[in-house]
Amino acid sequence: MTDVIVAEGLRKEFTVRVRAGRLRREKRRVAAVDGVDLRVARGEMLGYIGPNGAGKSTTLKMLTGVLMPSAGEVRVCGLRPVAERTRLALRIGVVFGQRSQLWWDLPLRDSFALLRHVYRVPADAHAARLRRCRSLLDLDAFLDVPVRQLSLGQRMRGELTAALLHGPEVLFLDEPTIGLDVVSRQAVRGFLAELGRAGDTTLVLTTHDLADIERLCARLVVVDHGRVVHDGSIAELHRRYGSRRLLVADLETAPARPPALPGAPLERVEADGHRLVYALESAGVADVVAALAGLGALRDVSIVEPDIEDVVARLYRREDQGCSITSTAKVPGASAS
Ligand SMILES: Nc1ncnc2c1ncn2[C@@H]1O[C@H](COP(=O)(O)OP(=O)(O)OP(=O)(O)O)[C@@H](O)[C@H]1O
Repeated sequence: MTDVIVAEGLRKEFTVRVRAGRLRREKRRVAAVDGVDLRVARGEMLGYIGPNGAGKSTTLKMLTGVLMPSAGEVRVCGLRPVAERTRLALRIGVVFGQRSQLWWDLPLRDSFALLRHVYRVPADAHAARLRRCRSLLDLDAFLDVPVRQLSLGQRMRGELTAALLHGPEVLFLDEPTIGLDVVSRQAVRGFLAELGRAGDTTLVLTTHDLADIERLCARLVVVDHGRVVHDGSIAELHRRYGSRRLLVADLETAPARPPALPGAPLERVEADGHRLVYALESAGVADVVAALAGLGALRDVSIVEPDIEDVVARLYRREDQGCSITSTAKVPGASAS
């Protein structure tokens, strides 16, 4: 498979003013992105996550040619994003929540027609893509409404359509579901999942909503302080950070003392001792259930899969506490200039 995105040692520094004494402020260079290596294969769906200020948007801006890297190499579709920005624009689609590519005073339908001319898309290809978006994103009810009158969810569905009408190879999405109501969020997620299944569009998505990632992305890159701290599947993330499945057993009679089970440490006891929660480390479900059945009647047994929110929160905390070999020092009192 060819890589449509290749970044090596990607770095972006900004000048910020930091307090140096009671009244004095001095300029200092800080790295918002600090040596990111990234390869994304054609058709991949990549989730790019990290805490606030981790460098996600800055990275996306360098990949899309909005910002010039301070150092490192980057190619998207084989092109240098800043130097070949116009050519790149024909091959990528970009949805940045805070910026719009729609004409504010025009109905959505007219923006789509204008974009066909901007990108010089053949009429039949444009019509086919628009038809697909209209049906998958349920656009028809508001196609004739001026963009400024659309709700956030409606506008986001319009933005997605606008980003796809020229048939981009790579779609960059910065927080595509932020602030959307349940219906719009589902429409956007369903649409992106469909796009992923079709397999011809590479998708890079930043989000704080981990349900987006679970639903859409086979691969997850976690960044913090401008560096990649995890690159792999969600299952690998759980393995690496010690997430455990839990076995929850409800018993007719509370045992005097919950049994210690090899390979399944007791996590907690609930419901006045009637509910025992064990972490499944090396023990199998059958062994634990067999051991608990020996205690008396088992009313119910359930398995709780590890929660990605928990593991990511733990990962961010570790980075904050400087546990990771990759975390960098923050500049105290820094403010952007
Ligand atoms: N133009 C700028 N000038 C100075 N500093 C900047 C500039 N743009 C971003 N930064 C800083 O770079 C760091 C990374 O910012 P970035 O917006 O990439 O983070 P992010 O991961 O997208 O955060 P969020 O999740 O809050 O959107 C932050 O500390 C931010 O303050």
